[in-house]
Amino acid sequence: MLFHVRMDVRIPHDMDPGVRADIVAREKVYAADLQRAGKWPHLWRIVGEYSNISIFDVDSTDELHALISGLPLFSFMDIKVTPLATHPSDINV
Ligand SMILES: O=C(O)C[C@H]1C=CC(=O)O1
Repeated sequence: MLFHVRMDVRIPHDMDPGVRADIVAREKVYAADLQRAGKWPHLWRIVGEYSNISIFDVDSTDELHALISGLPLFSFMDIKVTPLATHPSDINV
């Protein structure tokens, strides 16, 4: 099951720089692990924003929720999930 996920990062400006660096470093490792596992096949930066557009490939909505809520930055992001279905005009399907 494919999901389009938009994440807008909203880290408080007054967060301790060391704490921020630690969370961002852990986020990077977490994201890399999920990409290697094939669960997060696309990760794109939105130009000019501290936001990303991602595609997740998971077995269930429960799995997606578990993966997203496990993000170290989860508490500091606004996240919008859009489920994707096959388009009838897609010649690749
Ligand atoms: O920077 C972001 O877009 C937020 C998040 C997503 C992957 C990652 O490493 O950080």
